[in-house]
Amino acid sequence: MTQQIQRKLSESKTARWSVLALVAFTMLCGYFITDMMAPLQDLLQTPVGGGGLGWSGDDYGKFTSAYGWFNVFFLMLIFGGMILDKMGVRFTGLMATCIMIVGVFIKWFGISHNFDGATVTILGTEWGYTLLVASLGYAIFGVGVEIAGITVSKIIVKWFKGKEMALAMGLEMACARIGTGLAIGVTPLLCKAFNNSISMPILIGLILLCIGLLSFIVFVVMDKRRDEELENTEEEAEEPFRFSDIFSIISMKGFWYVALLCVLFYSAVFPFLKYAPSLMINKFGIDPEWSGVIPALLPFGNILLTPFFGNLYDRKGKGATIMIVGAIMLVFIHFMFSIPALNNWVIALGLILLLGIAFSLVPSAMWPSVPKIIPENKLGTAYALIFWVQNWGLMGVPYLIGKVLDKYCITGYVNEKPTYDYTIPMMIFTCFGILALMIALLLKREDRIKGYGLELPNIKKPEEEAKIIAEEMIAEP
Ligand SMILES: NCCCC[C@H](N)C(=O)NCC(=O)O
Repeated sequence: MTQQIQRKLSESKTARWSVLALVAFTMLCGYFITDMMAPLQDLLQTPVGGGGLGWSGDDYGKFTSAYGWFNVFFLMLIFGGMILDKMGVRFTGLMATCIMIVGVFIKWFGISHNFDGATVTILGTEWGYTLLVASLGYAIFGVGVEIAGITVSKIIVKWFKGKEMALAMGLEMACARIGTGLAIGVTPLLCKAFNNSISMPILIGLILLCIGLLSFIVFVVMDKRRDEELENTEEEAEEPFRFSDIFSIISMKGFWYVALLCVLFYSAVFPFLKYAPSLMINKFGIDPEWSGVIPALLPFGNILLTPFFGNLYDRKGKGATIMIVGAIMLVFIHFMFSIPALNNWVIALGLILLLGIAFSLVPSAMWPSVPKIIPENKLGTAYALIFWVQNWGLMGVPYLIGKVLDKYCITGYVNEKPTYDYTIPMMIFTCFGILALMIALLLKREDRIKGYGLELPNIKKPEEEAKIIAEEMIAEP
């Protein structure tokens, strides 16, 4: 049996790290497109005559919240998780990447046409066709990128379980953050290079995503080979997914603590990033063209730190404590951002760097903790349910901030564009941080009660591994 295990492709270091690089690149492309409109908020709000689209803050909020529409209301993420557990990572990953491509194409089509300024009223709200079509495209894309996210988490568990799992998840997130960093930092420059075109960067994103699809196809070939090798070994045999699994997952307190921590923590980071360039312009007086540079340092900081903390968790444990420290930092950072007198760009720089640390701590410990709470055959569904809860925040919070900005925060107009005071939005983000901290403390308590092992290292010592193999051999006649 030991010989059989050694022959497995998953035992080859080169193979598993190559797999990680392939799927992480696909996610990089996805994250690039997810966040690329953030630094263009100012241009999107510029009147049509001035080269923009004439959107309001509310319009920008609506567009940004479209990301979660189908995931939340049509339960697409939950179906995605079920498809993942039934059909496997290869089919689901390919499906998700194709959905992303279709979504970006529709978004590009919407942004690059003005539909003669026509509008339509939906549920009492007026939508310009450009806004509506672009938002629909973004909503479809949101389904694809979220399903791709849970698929990649399951791929990492499949290839790295009992090995460098948290490090691998950290590295995958680091690649995703490169996508976010490029989106925030480079998109305004691309836009400028193409004569202030908003649609050109989207088209470039679309081409990048097609390369991401090719990368995923190479993974599919490797994964198929690995499964063929394993065909006659009993090691991977697992119970199939059953519909009742959903109920067993949602009846676990530990699951809810992770899901709530996820929605609260991420609601204070990703939606914040969508408004961060505008915060830099309005509070710290930074030139719009460079408004993405300081926020872009956040994801770039994550690139080194997320794998670092992931590796720490793998070797030393302390997962629940790491999440608590990250949540405390988040509260401090957003509270400092909300103080009007602190408006020097150096403070913005320092706080964003600190946020980079907080936003490395929590994800690097939270995602690898899920397999300690949920059995592997239910993991796809569990990640999907967590992402579903999280999507309420990713959808609702940008919408809320857009509304709050237009209703309570306008301080004047420059060139027909509103200027904003960001105190209230930053207080809202601080409240999410406080709630996240409370949930992180409850999760640590639950871990002590249930013994999930969140404070224990992920990497099993060779003696432990040998014990598991010996137990398997005894169990086998
Ligand atoms: N701006 C990208 C949003 C991705 C959300 C996704 N559900 C997620 O949480 N992924 C893990 C991560 O830390 O990026």
